[in-house]
Amino acid sequence: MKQKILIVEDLFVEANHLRIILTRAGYQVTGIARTFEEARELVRTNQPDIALLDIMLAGKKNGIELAKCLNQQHIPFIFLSANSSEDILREAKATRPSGFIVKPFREKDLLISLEIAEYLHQNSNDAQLRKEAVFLQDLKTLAENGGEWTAQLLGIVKAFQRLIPFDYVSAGFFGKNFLPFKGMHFLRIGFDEYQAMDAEGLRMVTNVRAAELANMMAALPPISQVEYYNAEKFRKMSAEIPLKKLIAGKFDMRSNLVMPIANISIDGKQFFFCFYSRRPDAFGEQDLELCARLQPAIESAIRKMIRAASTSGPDMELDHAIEVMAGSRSESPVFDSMVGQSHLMLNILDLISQVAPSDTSVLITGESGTGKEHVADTIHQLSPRKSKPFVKVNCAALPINLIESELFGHEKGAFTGATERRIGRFEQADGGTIFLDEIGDMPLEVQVKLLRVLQQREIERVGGTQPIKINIRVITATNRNLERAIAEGKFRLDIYYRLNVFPIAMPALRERTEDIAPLVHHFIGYFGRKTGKNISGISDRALAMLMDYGWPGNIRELENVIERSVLLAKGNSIDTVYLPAHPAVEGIAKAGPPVLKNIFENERDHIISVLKACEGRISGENGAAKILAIPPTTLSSKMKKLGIKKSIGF
Ligand SMILES: Nc1ncnc2c1ncn2[C@@H]1O[C@H](COP(=O)(O)OP(=O)(O)OP(=O)(O)O)[C@@H](O)[C@H]1O
Repeated sequence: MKQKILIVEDLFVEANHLRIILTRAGYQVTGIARTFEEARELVRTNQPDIALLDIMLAGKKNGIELAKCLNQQHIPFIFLSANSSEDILREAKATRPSGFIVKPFREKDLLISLEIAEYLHQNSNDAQLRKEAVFLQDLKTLAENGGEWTAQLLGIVKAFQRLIPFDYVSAGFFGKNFLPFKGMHFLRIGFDEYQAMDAEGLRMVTNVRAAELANMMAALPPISQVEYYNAEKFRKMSAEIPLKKLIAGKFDMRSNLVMPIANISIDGKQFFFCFYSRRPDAFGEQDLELCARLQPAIESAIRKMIRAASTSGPDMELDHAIEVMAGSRSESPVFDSMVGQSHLMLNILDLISQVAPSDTSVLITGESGTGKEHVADTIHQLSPRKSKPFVKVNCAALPINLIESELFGHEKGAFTGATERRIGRFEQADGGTIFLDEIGDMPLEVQVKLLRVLQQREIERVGGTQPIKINIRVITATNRNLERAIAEGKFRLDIYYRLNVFPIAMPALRERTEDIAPLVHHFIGYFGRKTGKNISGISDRALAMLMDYGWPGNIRELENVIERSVLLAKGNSIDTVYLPAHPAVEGIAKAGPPVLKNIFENERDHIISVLKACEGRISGENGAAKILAIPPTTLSSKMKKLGIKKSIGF
């Protein structure tokens, strides 16, 4: 049965055009609203399944205001918009629409967007319900097990992490005389690791006087309802509340969600959770609803916790004001191979742990070498499919004439040369996960077949006559801008939406420089073991050079640099690092776009840097040819071809 659609559009001609398209496609148009108020009324009376929303409406309130109401009622919506300012678009995006169509649009795109919105809505609802069920179960277990106050608070905080994206949280009663139920602050320092601070700990870390901090605590305004503050709103709010200003400044926080727990207070001070994030737009309307839904369960769990802590003795003080409270990372040993604790990386780990248990398709985007394949592999390892195959296909590397047979297989005699039946990659991945790397390079003809796999989970071998059912999870990756490829007609919008159910955008290494040092140590350990060299560390000077570099090739480039440096290290520490002799050495502007080199420039830079490291020696034990793993004669001819003269002085 086709869905009921509400059109919210103030221009009659456009609204009517939409109505005609939708009715022709078999949808039921339940009404056309020109203003926020009319739309609210039609939502109430007609209960549409989905709404098409123009951002600009007649009257005072716009489509973004309406989107917030629709979110409260779990009605999915698609924005229709002509050119809007960046601020408006950012605001619209924060309401998490199920689609976004820019006017003028093609009829085909509108219909696909509607179909996908329905699919996404169903999928995200299911995923959210699963996460909430896990949270409620965790809460119940915590409350039943009882125990020491700080440990119980940490338990709740950790359970929250799956639902609310935060980097810092204050939890409990704040003010004087709340022992044993004192408020605590938890700074996230690892995937499942928190630095716990009581008031004294926070005072030490922030370096303020005790009296000053006490005044800040006392000046916290009373809070009666759940509220969130993103970006500018957060900046303004925290400028007026000294404690928030202190936390924002010290820990670089940019948004905040405050959740008071109703009916739990001591001396008029309410119990609350105050979540902070380093992302400026981390919180939204959906968090308000989530908090409202969870309130009763949290209230009941905290009552039990208070009761348990009151009977478990007065010794509620932390041994230390600051304590690192590690979670059981063993829950996810697979994450051990994911090095990096920056908030950007922790966010990626959260996304991985959220999506891994389901069969949801994932699209991983990011520059080359940022770890897309590593993430895909980790998702598979953490999924119930982990004992089944993980099949990787690089769509860019497959010859165009073989790609179909490679992916879908072929029957004997399907074409000249097909002497045997061949099982394709999709079938090989049956029961497991297929990882389609460089999906943006998949030819359009093959994309049509992929759509069938995504829609019906079935394939047909080349030359075959019977569809074959397969049970696979699809993870894709690209370092291309797929939106641009769609606009150029090179990538299908319907496939994009199906693959993009759960997007993961990998940050470039230059955006998370705090991860460079841990990665360096990780790779030193790895290559030290591999080469049998006993390298224990890296000099400050060499590390500073690595921190200063722009890393256009991201983690892969760093890995290569460390491999080379380990090989060439003279003692048991790395004192010299061999960075490309390209302008990159002088420093790609850290936040700027990477300098893209062609393959010959890359090869030339690489050879020059190895020659430099070998002080110009080509052959022999310490020569460049040995390190490059090619014969000295090949190296000499490559040098000639690439114009590398020994006279340039190594
Ligand atoms: N978080 C991490 N911790 C440790 N090693 C990592 C991490 N991320 C990536 N790597 C390593 O960096 C290298 C490059 O990663 P990967 O191949 O996953 O990147 P990619 O984005 O898929 O690259 P491309 O776009 O070129 O295919 C790999 O050797 C991988 O093991």
